[in-house]
This record gives sequence, C-alpha cells and structure tokens, in this order.
Amino acid sequence: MSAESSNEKCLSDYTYLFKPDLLKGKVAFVTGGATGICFTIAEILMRHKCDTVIASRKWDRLQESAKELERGTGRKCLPVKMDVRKPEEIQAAVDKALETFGRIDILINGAAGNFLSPAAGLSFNAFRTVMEIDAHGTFNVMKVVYEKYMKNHGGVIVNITATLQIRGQMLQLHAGAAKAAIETMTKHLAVEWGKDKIRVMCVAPGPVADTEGYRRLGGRSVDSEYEKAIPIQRVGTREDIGNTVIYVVSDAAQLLTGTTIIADGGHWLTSDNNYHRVQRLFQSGQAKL
Ligand SMILES: CC/C=C\C/C=C\C/C=C\C/C=C\C/C=C\C/C=C\C=C\C(=O)SCCNC(=O)CCNC(=O)[C@H](O)C(C)(C)COP(=O)(O)OP(=O)(O)OC[C@H]1O[C@@H](n2cnc3c(N)ncnc32)[C@H](O)[C@@H]1OP(=O)(O)O
Ligand SMILES: NC(=O)C1=CN([C@@H]2O[C@H](COP(=O)(O)OP(=O)(O)OC[C@H]3O[C@@H](n4cnc5c(N)ncnc54)[C@H](OP(=O)(O)O)[C@@H]3O)[C@@H](O)[C@H]2O)C=CC1
Repeated sequence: MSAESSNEKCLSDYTYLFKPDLLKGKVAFVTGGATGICFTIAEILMRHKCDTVIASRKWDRLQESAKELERGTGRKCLPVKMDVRKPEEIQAAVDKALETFGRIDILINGAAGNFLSPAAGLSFNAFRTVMEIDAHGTFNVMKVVYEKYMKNHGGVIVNITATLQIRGQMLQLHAGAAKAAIETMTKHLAVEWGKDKIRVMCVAPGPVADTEGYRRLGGRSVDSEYEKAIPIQRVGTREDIGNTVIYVVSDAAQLLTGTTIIADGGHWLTSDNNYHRVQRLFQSGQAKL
C-alpha cells in the first residue's frame, strides 16, 4: 500500500512478518476500525486469524469496511455502531461482541477526533469535544471491556496515541492534551490490571499520510523536503503501524506494559516541531479548520 493511497478501505499488500496463525482463536475489538490506520490494524490482526469487531459512529461505512475485511482475510468481522462518548452504547456494543464471539482478547483504542486550531481560538466546547472523544472515550471503552470480560480472562489493550504529547506543537494543544491523558491512564492501568493478566500499551504513530484523518488536517501532500527531514526519509504507512501493533499484542511482547512504542521513523526527533510547516499550511488556508 503506498503512502499516497487514497482509499480508506483499501486492503494492503501484506507481507507476513509473523506466523500466519499467530492469533488463531482470538478476538479483537477495534474502535475506529472502519477507516484509516485502525482499518489496517484490523486487517493485519485478521490476516493472523483473529476475528474482529470494528466500532464507530457511521453505520454505512462500518458495514462496507466489515465486508471488505472479511472478503480480504477470510475471517469474521462484526461491525458495531457506537459513540465512544456514550457508555450505554459501548455497553451494548461490547455485549453484542461477546454474544457473537464469546471473548475479547485484544482491545485497540483508535477512535479519535482532531483538527488544527490555535489554542486561544478553541471554544470551550471544542477543547471538551476532543478530550471527550480521545481521553474519556478511551477510558470508557477500557472500563467496559475490563468489567465485562478482561477482568476475569486477561488480555492486551493497545491505545493509539501520537507524538503530539511528547513536546509542544503548533495548533494541537487539544489533541496533545488528550493523548497525554491516554498515556498516563495506560501507565496507571498497567499497574492496577497487571495482576489480572492484562497488558496495557500505547503505540504512537508519527505522520501517516494515507488516511483521511491526516488529509483533513491539511497534510494532503507529502513532499521530499518534508520526508528528508525524517531520519528514515519517509512518512509512515498504515501497514507500518499495523505491524507494530501485531508485535505488541503477540506473546513475543510479554514484558511490554505501561509504556509507549513510538512508531514514527524518528520524525519527532528531527522535524523542527513542525512549526514552520504547520504555520505555513494554516496561514495559506491549506490546513482546513
Ligand atoms: C495529522 C497531520 C497534522 C498536520 C498536517 C500538517 C502538516 C503535517 C505536518 C506535521 C504532522 C506532524 C505530526 C502529525 C502527527 C500526528 C497528528 C496527530 C494526530 C492525528 C490525529 C488524527 O488524525 S485523529 C483522527 C482525525 N479524524 C477525525 O477527526 C474524524 C472525527 N472527527 C469529528 O468527528 C469532528 O471533526 C470533531 C472532532 C469536531 C467531532 O465532531 P462532533 O462531535 O460532531 O463535534 P462538533 O459539534 O462538530 O464540534 C464540537 C466543537 O468543536 C468545534 N470545532 C469543530 N471543528 C473545529 C475546527 N476545525 N476548528 C476549531 N473548532 C472546531 C465546534 O465549533 C464545536 O464547538 P462550538 O463551541 O462551536 O460548539
Ligand atoms: N494519521 C496520522 O498521521 C496520525 C494518526 N494518529 C492516531 O491514529 C488513530 C487513527 O487515525 P486516522 O486513521 O488518521 O484517522 P481516521 O479519521 O481515519 O480515524 C478516526 C476514526 O475514529 C472514529 N471516531 C471518531 N470519533 C468517534 C466517536 N466519538 N466514537 C466512535 N468512533 C469515533 C471515526 O469513525 P466515525 O466518524 O464513523 O465515528 C474514524 O473511524 C487516531 O487515534 C489518531 O489520533 C496518530 C498520529 C498520526
């Protein structure tokens, strides 16, 4: 799959790095799994024989994505409609998942909302909305899956963060604050839930250009100047993130809990805080508000 691929529901040309039956008999619940990075995470889990639930708000898109994932991988994919801000919808969705598959071994929290905005330009409701989707939403789903299944059976939780919480960035206070909250919850839950045989991790992508989430923030084109500033000389792909996640959920990663794997090719170390680039995009109107 190329970094410029525009189809959110495009299956990847997957190359197996792990044994194909790595996750046989397991079930994953993936929020945000109908699109972008989390669609490909679901795909890669399914290629390793995991059945999957994908959860988000837009029902038509969920159904189409579930069909595409089943067609491409030969595994079962259950679409469930829910808003991560609404505990009663999450409870119904998790009940449906458990009725259908009887278990949830892996939880991927990828649902998120974001846009570019100067901090002072955020309305109170805009800040609250992003905190509610990303931080509260991640807590809500973890709590329900823990209570209804993982507390008694163990499992692995992977929260998708970003590199925004590592340092200051332009126009991203709201998303950075929310991702920081997720990383902190991850540490606390790794400590509290370790005794229940639950590992809790974060995977933090840098820029992944082949997603609607990236394009809608203004990152429509990836030019060579931008990529040359990244140590590995390219932005990430959805498959790069899926490959990181499958390692984290596998038994090869049994010692990993309460920490973050930054999957960004070294972007945050060298990218001058994106200060000039984001400022330029924002001022030119290319970065949509
Ligand atoms: C990602 C690339 C970044 C920049 C690209 C540029 C250059 C590249 C350079 C550098 C890249 C460097 C690093 C990048 C690395 C990572 C980026 C990190 C994270 C990326 C995260 C994502 O991609 S998250 C996924 C994005 N996808 C989505 O957001 C889809 C879901 N989105 C939504 O549902 C909505 O957009 C929503 C989040 C607003 C929520 O919708 P809803 O609940 O319906 O809320 P509303 O009622 O619409 O709005 C609530 C309040 O928020 C205000 N609002 C809404 N939009 C904006 C906006 N654009 N600006 C300011 N305020 C906004 C709205 O007005 C409401 O407030 P009121 O006071 O008016 O009520
Ligand atoms: N693309 C990038 O460069 C980077 C992305 N990330 C992170 O990766 C993850 C995936 O991002 P990406 O693939 O780019 O973005 P997408 O916009 O494709 O994915 C966001 C998903 O979240 C779902 N979602 C949003 N709000 C809610 C809600 N309230 N309840 C349930 N589901 C919701 C959306 O579905 P629906 O609207 O139907 O509900 C959508 O499927 C996010 O956590 C993002 O922050 C991190 C760093 C960089």
